[in-house]
Amino acid sequence: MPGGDQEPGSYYVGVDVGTGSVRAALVDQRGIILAFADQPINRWEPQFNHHEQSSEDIWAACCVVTKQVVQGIDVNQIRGLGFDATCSLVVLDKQFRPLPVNHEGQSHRNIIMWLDHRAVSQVHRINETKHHVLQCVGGVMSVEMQAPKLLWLKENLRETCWDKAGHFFDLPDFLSWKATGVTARSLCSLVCKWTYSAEKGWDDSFWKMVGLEDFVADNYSKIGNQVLPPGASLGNGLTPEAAKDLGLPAGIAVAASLIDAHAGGLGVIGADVRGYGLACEGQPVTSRLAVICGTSSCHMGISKDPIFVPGVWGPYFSAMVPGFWLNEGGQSVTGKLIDHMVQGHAAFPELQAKATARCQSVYAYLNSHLDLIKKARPVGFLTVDLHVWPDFHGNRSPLADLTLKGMVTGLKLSQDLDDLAILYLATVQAIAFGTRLIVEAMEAAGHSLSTLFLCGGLSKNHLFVQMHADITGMPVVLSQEVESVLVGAAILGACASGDFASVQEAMARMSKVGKVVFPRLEDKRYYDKKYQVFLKLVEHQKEYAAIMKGE
Ligand SMILES: Nc1ncnc2c1ncn2[C@@H]1O[C@H](COP(=O)(O)OP(=O)(O)O)[C@@H](O)[C@H]1O
Ligand SMILES: O=C(CO)[C@H](O)[C@H](O)COP(=O)(O)O
Repeated sequence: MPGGDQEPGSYYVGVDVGTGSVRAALVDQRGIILAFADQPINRWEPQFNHHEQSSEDIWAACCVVTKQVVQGIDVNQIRGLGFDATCSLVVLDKQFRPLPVNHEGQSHRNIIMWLDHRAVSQVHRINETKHHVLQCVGGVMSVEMQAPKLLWLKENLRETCWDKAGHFFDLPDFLSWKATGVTARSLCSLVCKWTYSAEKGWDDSFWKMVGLEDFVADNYSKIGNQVLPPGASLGNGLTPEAAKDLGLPAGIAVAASLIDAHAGGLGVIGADVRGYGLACEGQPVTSRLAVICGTSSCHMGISKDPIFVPGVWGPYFSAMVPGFWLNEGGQSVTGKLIDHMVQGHAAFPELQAKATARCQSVYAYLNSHLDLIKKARPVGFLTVDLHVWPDFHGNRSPLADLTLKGMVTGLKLSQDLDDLAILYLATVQAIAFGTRLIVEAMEAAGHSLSTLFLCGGLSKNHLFVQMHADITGMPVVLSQEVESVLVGAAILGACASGDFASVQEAMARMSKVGKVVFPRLEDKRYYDKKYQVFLKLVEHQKEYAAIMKGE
C-alpha cells in the first residue's frame, strides 16, 4: 500500500549488528519500537590491532534477538526485515563456509573487524598509488576499509584463506545473503568501503594497480557484481531456512542493507522538527549532521552536489539518502575510548562498587559525582588544566592519520574517584572537540550545518550530549527512540515491503524528535580556549614525532 497508508498493525523488524552486541526491534509504521532485544557477540584480539569475529556467532545472535522481539505477536503482520551492521569483512569459501582470517587457522574467526589495523603496510602502498578513486575517500584510504584488508589476506594467508575464498562480504551484505540467498551487495557498502562508484561501477585500473587484479579477472564475482540500492527488496524474500532460524514467516520482504552508521542516519535525519525552535526548521535537510556514537562516532552529512572534504570520507552518491551525496567523518574510538579510560583507572573498582550499590551505570554515577564536585562553576570547567587528545586508535577524520596517538596533559599525583571523574569528563570533551574539528572541515569545504542529530549508545549519556552542544555551539536533537539505528534498519524493511514509495517518505514518517539540548552559549569562551589547547596537542605530537625521527 504505497503512500504509508497501510493498515495499523503492519510491523517491520530491524536488526542492528554493532561492535559489541546485536540488537533487534519490532517497529510499527510510525517508527515506534514495540519490542527490543539485545545479545552480546564474541570478539577476539589474537594480537595487538587484530580484531576478529565469527559470522556464525553473529547470525546465531541475530536469530536469538529476532525471535525475542516477535514473541507474542501475529508474525503475519510483519511485512519487512532490514539489517544494518558494522563494515567488517566476512570471508567464506566457494561453498559459503567460513574461512580463517588468522594465522592460527581458526575458521570460525572469519571476520576482520572494521577497527582492525593489521593492514598498515598495505594501506600505505595503496595510498602511494594516488589512484583517482582515493579522491572519494577524502584523499587518503583508511586502514579500516576493505581493499587493504583484502591485500593483507592475499599477502599473508595465501593458502589457508585467499586461494580458497569464494566470497568476500561486507557484514551487512552477509546478513542479507544469509536471509535470502541473494549475493547482491548494497550500494552503501560497496561505495563506502570498497571503492565502487554509483555512476561508473568498479574501476579495473585501481584493483590492478594495488595488486588485487584477481577480482578483475573473474568479473568481481567474489566481491559483488550485482549491486542494489539500500531498501530494495531482495529476491523472493526470506528463505524457508532463514525464516525458521529467525522465527519469521518465509517470503517476507528483506531489504538490501546499510552500514550501521548509515542506518542511524536514516533513523534520525528526516524527523519533522517544527515547533522546537531549531534553525534547521527553515533550512534544507543538508543543514543536519547525523552523529552516530557507539564504539566509534560517525558524522554523516548530505549534500545535493558532491563536496570533497580533505580527510573526510566521500562524497558517496546515494549511499545513505537516495539522490543525495554523503560525506562521512568519523572518530575510530569514542565509546571504546571512554570505557578504556574509565576501566583502566585505579579508582575503577571503587566506582563500580559505588555505582552497583546505587543500581546505576558507572556513567550515571560519574555524571552525578561531577555535579557534586563542581562547586559553583559549570561542570565543564573542572578540566581547566586537564586536556586530552582522543586519537588512541589513530585519527579517522579530518586528519586521516592512523599514526596519531592519545595524549593527556595535566595529571596529578593522586588517583582517587574525583580524578577518575575529571579524566572521564576531559575525555568526553576531547571527543566533542574532535566533532568540532570535523564540522569545521566540512563547513570549510562547502557544507552548511546548523544542527546535530545524535544517536547510538553514547547518546544515552547526557554529559556527552551536553558537551557536544556546548563545544560545537549547535543544538543537539535526540530522537524519540533511543535505538534510532534500529528504526533505520526497520525503515529499510518498510521500503522493501512496498509500504512506502521511497526511503525519504519512510524516513519522514518513521523518525521523530524526542528532545532538543541547546548549547550553553555563556560557556563558549571557555570552550574556545580549550579548543585552542586541543589543536596545540596534535601540533605538539607531530613535533615530538619529528624530533624523534631526527628531522
Ligand atoms: N547507559 C549508558 N550511559 C552512558 N554510556 C553508555 C550507555 N550505554 C552505552 N554507553 C556507551 O556506548 C558505547 C556503546 O554504544 P553502542 O551503540 O552500543 O555500540 P556499538 O553499536 O558499537 O556496539 C559504550 O562504549 C559506552 O561507552
Ligand atoms: O566505519 C563505520 C561506519 O562507516 C563504523 O565506525 C563502524 O561500522 C563501527 O560502528 P559502531 O561504532 O557503531 O560499532
